[in-house]
Amino acid sequence: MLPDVLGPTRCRLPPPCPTSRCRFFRPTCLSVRRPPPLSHRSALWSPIMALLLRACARASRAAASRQVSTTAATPAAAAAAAVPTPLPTVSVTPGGVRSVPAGGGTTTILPRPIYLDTQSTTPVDPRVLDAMLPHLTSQYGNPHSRTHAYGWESEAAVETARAEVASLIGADPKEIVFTSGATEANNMAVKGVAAFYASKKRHVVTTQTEHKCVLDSCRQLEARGVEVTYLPVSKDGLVSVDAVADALRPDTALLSVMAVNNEIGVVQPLAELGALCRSRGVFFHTDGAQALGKIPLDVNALSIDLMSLSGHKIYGPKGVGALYVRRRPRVRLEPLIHGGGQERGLRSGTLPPALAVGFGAACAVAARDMPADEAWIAHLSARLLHGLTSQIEQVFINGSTEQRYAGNINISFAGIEGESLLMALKDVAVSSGSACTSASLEPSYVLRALGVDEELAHTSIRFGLGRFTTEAEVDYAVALAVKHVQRLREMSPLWEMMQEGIDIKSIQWSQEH
Ligand SMILES: Cc1ncc(COP(=O)(O)O)c(C=O)c1O
Ligand code: FES
Repeated sequence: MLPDVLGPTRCRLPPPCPTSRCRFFRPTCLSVRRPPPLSHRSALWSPIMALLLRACARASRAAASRQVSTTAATPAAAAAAAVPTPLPTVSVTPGGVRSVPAGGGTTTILPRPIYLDTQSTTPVDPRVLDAMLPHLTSQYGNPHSRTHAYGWESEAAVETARAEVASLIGADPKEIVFTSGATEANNMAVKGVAAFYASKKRHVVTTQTEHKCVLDSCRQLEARGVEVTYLPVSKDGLVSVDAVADALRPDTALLSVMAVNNEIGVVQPLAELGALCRSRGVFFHTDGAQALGKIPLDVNALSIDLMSLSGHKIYGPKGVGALYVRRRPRVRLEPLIHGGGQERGLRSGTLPPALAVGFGAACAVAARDMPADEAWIAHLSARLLHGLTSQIEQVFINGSTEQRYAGNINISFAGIEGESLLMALKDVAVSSGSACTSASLEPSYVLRALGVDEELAHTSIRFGLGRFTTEAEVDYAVALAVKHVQRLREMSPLWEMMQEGIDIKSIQWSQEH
């Protein structure tokens, strides 16, 4: 049984309460005395939205039928029929989505594990949702319509959002191209730059631990005759600046190195790489999806020429992102999508104002909250690490312990079986170091590039902490991991052999036929 760890959670938003849609009831917040209405409290959670919408539809059908019957009934019957049917109270806890019937009692409808997977995506911040709502309701103009006020107001909102995104990375708003996310931005940067400069430069450098969308874009370039160097990383997951310097050639068009790694959280030496590229006349692209709003980023201080960004990794909506493209010295690229010539011809298609506004608001919130977020996440990260390492022996942190973002903790547990561990931790939503391909669990290519043992890669778990993660959630995850790692080790012959000092790698396993 999962505890109701949300409980009297400390609110993580700065005073005064900026929204009526917050589920984090804090003592100082007006929402405590005036709990937000049902629909508001649930607005962030799509499964509950579905439940609510169904409940609303039922309620309005019932109301409609009551209205019909009141016209034909006696005044007393009409008065009785006018009493609204009490709705259940729906609330979200990390333990599950609960519906409390109006008559009392508690029913868990959908069990939901505790969410510690913030690298995969983040919940939309209530302040972001507030900013988006008008653009999903009354302000529905096409931002590219030049002939009426509906278009102008949408365009103004999109331009404000563009400025908010630009401001978070020290860029000019004209250097921001909205995309559908970081995948599109990465494709656009890698393929677009290589295509534009193809007549003079036919070489690209990247690392083996990039996101799949960069690696697959590079594979596409190879199919078109561009040469790509995939640099290895060291045991701590960092690329060597000297190795990059050796790999750059006079015909290198682009270096693409991720800012914060999505699997292990290591931060690459961006300033050194940027300075190196600038001195060698090579464009420097970084995938900043996991870095934006988490670590300070200034495109000028870091000499970044192109940077991919994503909305849903920073408490904004899914389906929106951006590519930063430097104007001075100018970076040219071939567009991926052709059409109406929006986004200065680099990305045709009608912009989604609600998504762009949400992304902009998420950047504005991040700019204000970054110091508070950083302190909170560092505190949770230390609590999680201490909880695990003080109670379980033989746990290994994957990636550099110094050059890292604290909210991404990738840990391997020795002497147990990866699949059993994942099954045991099913009450906590985490990501594992194994990707499910076909019937077998393949260890992650990122951990393999670090030289992590196959067994350890299989038992690696990524704990993702964020703005809304609570201490109680961390404590619950630690307690669960401690309990199950100990239980699995007690049953593991591998662990027994390790305790006896046998080198597991030296064993010749025989196969029965
Ligand atoms: C480092 C990195 N790059 C790119 C992406 C893709 O981002 P999006 O979902 O916005 O396309 C992700 C998300 O998983 C990521 O972590
Ligand atoms: S409780 Fe109101 S903003 Fe968090």
